[in-house]
Order: sequence, then C-alpha cells, then structure tokens
Amino acid sequence: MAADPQFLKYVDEHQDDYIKRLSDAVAIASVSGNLAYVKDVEAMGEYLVQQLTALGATVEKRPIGTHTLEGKEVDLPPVIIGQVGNDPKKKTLLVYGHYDVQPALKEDGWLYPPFELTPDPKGSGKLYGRGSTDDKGPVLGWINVLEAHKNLGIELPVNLKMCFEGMEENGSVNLDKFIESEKDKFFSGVDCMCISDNYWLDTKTPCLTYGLRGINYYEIKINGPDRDLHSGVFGGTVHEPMTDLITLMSKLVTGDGQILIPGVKEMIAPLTDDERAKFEAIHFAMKDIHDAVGGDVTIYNDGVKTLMGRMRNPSLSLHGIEGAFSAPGSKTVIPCQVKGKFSIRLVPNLTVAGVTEKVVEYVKAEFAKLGSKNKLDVYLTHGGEPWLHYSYRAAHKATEAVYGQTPDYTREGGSIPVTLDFANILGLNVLLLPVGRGDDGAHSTNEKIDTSNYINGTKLLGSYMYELAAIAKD
Ligand SMILES: C[C@H](N)C(=O)N[C@@H](Cc1c[nH]cn1)C(=O)O
Ligand SMILES: [Zn+2]
Ligand SMILES: [Zn+2]
Repeated sequence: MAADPQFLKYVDEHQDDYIKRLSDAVAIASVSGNLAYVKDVEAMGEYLVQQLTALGATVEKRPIGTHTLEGKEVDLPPVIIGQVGNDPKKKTLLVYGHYDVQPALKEDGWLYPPFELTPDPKGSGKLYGRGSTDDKGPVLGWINVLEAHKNLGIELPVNLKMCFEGMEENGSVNLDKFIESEKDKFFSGVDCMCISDNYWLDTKTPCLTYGLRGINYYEIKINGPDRDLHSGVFGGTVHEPMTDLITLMSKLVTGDGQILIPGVKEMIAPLTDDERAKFEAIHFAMKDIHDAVGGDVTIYNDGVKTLMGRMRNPSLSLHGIEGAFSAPGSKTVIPCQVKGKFSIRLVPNLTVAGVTEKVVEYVKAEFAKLGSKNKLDVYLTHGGEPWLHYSYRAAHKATEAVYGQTPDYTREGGSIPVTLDFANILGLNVLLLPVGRGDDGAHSTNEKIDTSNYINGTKLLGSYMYELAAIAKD
C-alpha cells in the first residue's frame, strides 16, 4: 500500500518547519558520557517528551538507574517511550533511536559551531551540525511523520511505539534491563521494529542494512608514580607509564589493519559464496570512500575487499590516551597515570566474551615482557555482539516508492548493540533503515545531513509504515 499522497505532499510543503525542528534539536548539546553535558542530555530527552506530547502521543520518561561519570554517580539519561494508536486490527511497529550525540568542539576542525545547525552557504542543501545524521535527524523524521498525520487528520496505518535512549554513544547502559523488564508491558504486542541509526554506503543509493558489527571497547590503564613528574628531574630514573602504554598499544594492530592479538582472526566465520555475491552486488566505487574520508588513504584499492574490511572483518582502532599531555605547547611532564582506549569491531563468530579473554591474556603477557614496575589493568568498558538478519519486504517497497531505486543490501561497519537486545529479548524482526548518506561524517567533524535525505527520509519512514500495514504477517 503506497503512502497517503496527502502525507507526501505535506512533507514537501513543510520542509522549513522540519529543518527548524532539527535546528532546535541540534542546539541541545546532548553529549552523553560527559559530566559537563548531563543537563543537556536531560534537556534533549525533555524536548522529545514535549514534541511527542504535543502530537498526541502517550509519552513517559523512564528512569533506568545511575552510572559513574568522572567519579560521580549520576542518573542515566531516561528512556523516552511513546505510543500512538492501540488498534488490535493494526500491526504494531516499534521504532528506536537515540537522542545523545558524540562530543564536538569547534576547534576540532568544524567549519561552523557544531551545535548550531548551519545550512551550507553554497546552497548544496547540506545541513551541518552534531547529531544531524546520528541520530537526531532520523528520530525527528518520525516526529515529522506524526505531525503530518495529526495535522492532516489521517490515522496512522499502524500502531506506533517509540523508544528513544540517551546513552547509545556510551554503551546503552541498562537499556537491555529496561527491555527485559518491559517485555510484557510496553513492548508487548510489537510485530516488528525499525531502527534508523546508520547510513547509506554512498551518496546516491538508498540501502537496507542487514548486518551490524559489534563492538568491544577497552581501556589499558598504567599506574606509575603517585604524581606527575618533571621529566628533567626524573626522566631516566623511573618506568614511565606512557612509554609502557605506547609499547602495548603498538602491539595491537599493524598499520594495514591486521589485528595482532592471537586467536582473534581465527574466530571469523568462513566466507560463503552467497555472502561474497552479496558484497559484489553492492553499488560501490572506491571514489565513494575516498570522498567520504577526504582522500585516498584506503588500505585496499579493491571495492569488495574494502567493503569486507568495513562490514565482515573485525577491525581494531586506537582512539586516544586519557591523562597524556595533549594541549599546545611543550610541557615536560611524565604523566603518572594514563589510560589507552581502543575498540575492536566484532563480526560473526567473534563474541564479546571470547575476544575479551584473548585481549586481556595478550595485553598482560606483553606487559610482563616489559619488565616494568608500573601497574597494569586492562578491561572491557562496554561490549555488543555482531548481528545479521535478512528480511525486508516492506522497506524494500517503500524505498522504491520514495527514491525510484532498488535499495542496496549492506552491512554496517558501525555498531548498534541494542539491536540484538531488541531482537533477542523481544523476538523481533528488526529492520535497519538508514536515512543519511555515506559521506555524512557521523562522529566526525562537520557532521551533516542533506536536506533531501532528511525530507525524503521522513517520507521513507512514513511510506514504510504504509507498506508494513499492507503486507501479511510473517
Ligand atoms: C552506527 C551508530 N550510529 C553508531 O554510531 N554507533 C556507535 C555505538 C558506540 C559504541 N560505543 C560507542 N559508540 C558506534 O558504532 O561507534
Ligand atoms: Zn547513532
Ligand atoms: Zn553514533
């Protein structure tokens, strides 16, 4: 069933209102996992409550416990749940999104202030701002859909349940417990689920995503002297935590991306012919990735190898060092405690526990070889398993209707670990329906969403509801 034409027309006619809504949301700096932004994350949750309430949804803000941030116990951002419609004759669709964002500072290299949605002055339609594509634009896409239906006086073709969290960028702490506890309450009666929290592969081909890599995030902590030291006075006399840490971090991965932790590569599920064929069918040119990263810095020159590097192989990235001197200038200090941060993207059959066992064993063994008198701790901060699924009739039709194109079927290199919690705990068929493009720069400087993706994305989400309502239940 095609979407109601009035709905599609309404979306076209209200683009400016929708952009204003995105601008208001981007202005709330809802950076999770950082004490300085706790209030902003809370404000963003409240913004969603107000928007949904005004549109007639039944909304609740649910507390999900506390966590420790920079040594202080604070409330976790609440989960916002909402519902529109409760007609037993209709299917019930659950949508999930997150209202927190990654950190962003103008001085990181942003062209414009990251928390002010800024249209490209050259008129390309790009809307720059942190969270524009990850994940405020897609979340607001659903609110736009609701607003259009309410103002047109059209009933939704499905019952809609919504679940928005504020901790996705920091491990979705306690969301699994919340899903479990609400399994037979808020989440009961859900037929299927849609998550729009990833991206097309290129800039022109819509896609449906049938797989996600998981993620294990680790810290290596080295404790040495009990205070920072003058490197002139103490250099050459003590085991330096940074030296130990850099040595250990250099032993995790090679420059061409080979993971050096024994036993990890061996866990990868063997590649089948069918799987290879799916990668070969994807519309992808090396130029797409060169444009998305801003240069030819790819490990492979081959498209299929590059796709597999992103989607079906594990990768290990070094993210940063806490406690190390990183400001401009030439401070001559020996930091007393440093924490190295890295993550491993997981693919079938790498598990959170299996990989962690190998990582911890290896890092401890390498540290022992250093003969250092410093103290080592290596631990997982959060983990999420990989996921694969393939059954998307309604979204396929909706994509063809909105974009006039057959979607690619992709796997996402990024991770949305709660996908598995929803799929496993609730036994749901989960669809990943990206809204933004491959060059949106999520997590990066100058994150953006194209106006056409935001507006067509709103149409896509709405059209998906109509197609879903029309297909027979599985
Ligand atoms: C794909 C999704 N939009 C996303 O960005 N997920 C994050 C999840 C995460 C896990 N730890 C920190 N963030 C990602 O893939 O990095
Ligand atoms: Zn996201
Ligand atoms: Zn993200």
